[in-house]
Amino acid sequence: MTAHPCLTASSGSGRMASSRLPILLALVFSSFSFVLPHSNRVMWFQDLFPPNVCPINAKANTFYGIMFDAGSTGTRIHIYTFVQKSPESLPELEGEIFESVKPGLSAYADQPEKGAETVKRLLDMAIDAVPPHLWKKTPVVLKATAGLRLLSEEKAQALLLEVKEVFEESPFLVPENSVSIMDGSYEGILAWITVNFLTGQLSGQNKHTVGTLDLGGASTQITFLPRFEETLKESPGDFLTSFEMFNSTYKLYTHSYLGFGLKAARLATLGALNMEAVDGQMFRSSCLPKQLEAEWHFGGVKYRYGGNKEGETGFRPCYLEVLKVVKGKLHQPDEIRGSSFYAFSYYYDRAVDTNLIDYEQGGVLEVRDFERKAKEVCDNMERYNSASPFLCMDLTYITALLKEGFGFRDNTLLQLTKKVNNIETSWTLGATFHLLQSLGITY
Ligand SMILES: O=c1[nH]cnc2c1ncn2[C@@H]1O[C@H](COP(=O)(O)OP(=O)(O)O)[C@@H](O)[C@H]1O
Ligand SMILES: [Ca+2]
Repeated sequence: MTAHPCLTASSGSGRMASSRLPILLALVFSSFSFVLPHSNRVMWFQDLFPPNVCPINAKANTFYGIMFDAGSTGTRIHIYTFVQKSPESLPELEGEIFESVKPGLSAYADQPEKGAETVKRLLDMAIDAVPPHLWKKTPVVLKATAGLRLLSEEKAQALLLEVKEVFEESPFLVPENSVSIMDGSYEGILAWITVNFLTGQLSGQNKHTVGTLDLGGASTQITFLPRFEETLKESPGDFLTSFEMFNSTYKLYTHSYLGFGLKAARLATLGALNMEAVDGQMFRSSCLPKQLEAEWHFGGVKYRYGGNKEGETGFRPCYLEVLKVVKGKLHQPDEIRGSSFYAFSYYYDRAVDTNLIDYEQGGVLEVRDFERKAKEVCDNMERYNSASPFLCMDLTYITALLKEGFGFRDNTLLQLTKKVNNIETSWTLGATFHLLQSLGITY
């Protein structure tokens, strides 16, 4: 009996998603989020797919790219599969395997080897996912974001060095500068490339690109393609960047605000951000349940926090507290007031947590929906006490960031998305295109 071609490819770990295969296949694959025992690993799919649709079987024209996102709250691996149908055509994105671990690298600031081990465990998935004969041709890159930007240079470099060693011991292609802290403006641009690529706005004639909002743990990004001359004139010079991708040049408005991610904003609201000695000190806020007293670890530091035992709690006092964190701190481009934006990361997560949107489907919200929900949660904290104690603060911060920070209108539309065509909306896809382009592998 001839072996099923799928048997020549190893598989089974991670979440495989495909942007082009029928939805049914994508659903089957995206539901596989655990590593199967070796003996079972090749068995589960062979009866499901005829040989010609084996989705993870590497054909001669298949190639891969491995991109790590070392975020402030977690480390994630994205293994992308591309197919080049003919030498003349551009390669197409076939699918993605995604997996993540928590906490992020910055939590290992004093144990860099342990931090690198978390990367190694994720990289082992790539060894299973990429066929051995393509290992040497498959680039692996890690880009760290705000978590590492906030560490001391020495601690961040120690972590990056350990990760580099893990890469060099792997069978993959390790390009120069494969492990680095990414510049914040690239984070925004690359996420914008991802979303606009996945929504089909970077190909064809009618390019109606969409702006993107990313709310991470430690930093937040806003990116869009300005349509009005005034935006170009009125924006600070370092908010405008020209970027070349897919044979086009885009002049984008983008900025990454360090310290304005959701978790950093919690610390700022509590008055604990950038504090030298926080050991033992109690930080209180009207955005937290009155009787609460607890501890929280972020970026390798332990914080004690609690509610206003005697004083006020609820939306109004909370909004005033949070306002101090954002008011007058961000540039407000006029042009965005009336536009709609794609929003992901913690915008998405908090909207899911409060049933504003469905986890799988995402959805469209107005800015005022976040405000309505913030009021509901903050003014009824006892009803929400099984959820995170920070839910009121987080929703209030998101409201203040959108309205008072960026200057969006109450009725500005936000398209909340986690995946487009089953591919994660993350800067990592844009970064992989950029990587493959710079290595001369594609585009
Ligand atoms: O691949 C992804 N797809 C969708 N959301 C992601 C992905 N990677 C990270 N996130 C989201 O990013 C947020 C965490 O931000 P992160 O840890 O990247 O902080 P940072 O960007 O400030 O370093 C969470 O809301 C998490 O769900
Ligand atoms: Ca991020």
